[in-house]
Amino acid sequence: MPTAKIAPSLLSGDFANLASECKRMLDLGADYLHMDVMDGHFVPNLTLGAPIIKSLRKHTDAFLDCHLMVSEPEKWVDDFAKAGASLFVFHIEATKDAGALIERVKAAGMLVGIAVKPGTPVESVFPYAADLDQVLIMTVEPGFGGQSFMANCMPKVRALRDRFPDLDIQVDGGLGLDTIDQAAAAGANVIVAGTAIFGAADPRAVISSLRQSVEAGGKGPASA
Ligand SMILES: O=C(CO)[C@H](O)[C@H](O)COP(=O)(O)O
Repeated sequence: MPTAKIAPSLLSGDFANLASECKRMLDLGADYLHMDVMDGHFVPNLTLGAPIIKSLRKHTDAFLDCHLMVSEPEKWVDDFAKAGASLFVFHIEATKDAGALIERVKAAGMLVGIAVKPGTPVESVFPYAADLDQVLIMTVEPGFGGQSFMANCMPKVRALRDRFPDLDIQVDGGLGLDTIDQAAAAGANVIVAGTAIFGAADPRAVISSLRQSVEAGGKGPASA
């Protein structure tokens, strides 16, 4: 089982103070900074693009986990690479040639991942998984923070973990102290959380509890 990585979603942070929000999350124990890139077309929301990643990169050496919820992700590979993105995660539903896109992202010098929406079968990523650094199983419909965790996505995580024991498997949407054990027990090890971390009175304790649950394989209650 790969190591636990906790990735606060900056979507729930203060966009007017993004650099200090990123620093705050790292100081509180975050491993990755999860950047939600939305184009108002693939999803019904508009957030940030490569220029903001580029600005942020001047303020941090952190691992920038960029989740592109965009149509035609091919268009943005070079911009995100130049901006300093660490990991470029595109949606399988948004591309006609995932194999070619994986190669382009790697050639541009970034790690690469594929995301799947709740309604997309996990088998769609099996042919590519050996070439990927991460698979993201969405546990809400992409587009907005603060939605409810979809437990019916957990069999997808389990199927992926059974087949690819060393893969980084990320879950995103509705993760928090009440839902982490289900995701961890299914085999997820990279946990994105926005509302649960940014909205907590003690975000350090939440990050720590999420990590403990992953390390325990979801056995035992998470508490903060
Ligand atoms: O990708 C996302 C939405 O598309 C967000 O990263 C995700 O929803 C995290 O927010 P929360 O933890 O509040 O559910």
